[in-house]
Amino acid sequence: MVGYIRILKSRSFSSILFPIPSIRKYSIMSLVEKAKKAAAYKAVDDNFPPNAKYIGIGSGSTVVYVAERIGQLPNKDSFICIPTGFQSKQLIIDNGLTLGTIEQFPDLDIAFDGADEVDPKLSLIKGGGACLFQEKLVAASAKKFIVVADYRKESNVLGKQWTQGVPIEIVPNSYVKVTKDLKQLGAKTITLRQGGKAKAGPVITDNNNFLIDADFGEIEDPADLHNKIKSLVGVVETGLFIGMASASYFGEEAGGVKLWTV
Ligand SMILES: O=C(CO)[C@H](O)[C@H](O)COP(=O)(O)O
Repeated sequence: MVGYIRILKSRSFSSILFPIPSIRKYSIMSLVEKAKKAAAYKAVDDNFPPNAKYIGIGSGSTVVYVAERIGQLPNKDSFICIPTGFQSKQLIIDNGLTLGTIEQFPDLDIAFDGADEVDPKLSLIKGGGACLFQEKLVAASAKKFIVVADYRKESNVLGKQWTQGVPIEIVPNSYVKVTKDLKQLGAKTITLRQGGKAKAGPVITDNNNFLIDADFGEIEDPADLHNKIKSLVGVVETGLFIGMASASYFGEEAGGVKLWTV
């Protein structure tokens, strides 16, 4: 949306139009950003276990505020944070937190992560940032898994809001076969995710794999779809997270934070 500022020149009363392309965009963005921050701060304040030793830190733009809040804790030297990928590792370091690996610490007290879409049973679509495998490994290793998101992620049925498709991490040389198999499973569109301007060719995950986005429309039975995709040769993991989250915090457009639990 392009806006214009009209400058009136007093002498001639003629006017000049200057484009202000981003005013509207900035105001929308700051609402979303505020929502992300509110959700993340409340999720940490409500759930961070006082004597926690091992914390999973997810990936994406909302988790930035989770790491920021955890980095403000006075006892931040008394626990270890386990990342879900490269960006997550940097967040841990940048916030002065102690970094560990999932191989060293496979039993986590709690994990926080974002999501691309959340339904009322707290089934999730994740992987918009291409980190789904390590995200699922960390979430599955945690006693409690908490989601942080903004209002755009709330959904009554998965596939309704996140229309670019279910992210699926695959072994690179299997992409032709997996593409054919996903068609058989009923995918409407199947896209090998590309690096865009930043890279000619496909996105390479933190695990050196490819990513497919497969659009199945509205997903009535996410667990069934996950099981079917997961059983295909070449599939490492799907971005469908079923029965893993215990709470989801949504920063709302009007301010405030909404909580869904199961
Ligand atoms: O799954 C993810 C990355 O693979 C992210 O958690 C998900 O994409 C949400 O990101 P954001 O908080 O930026 O909306």
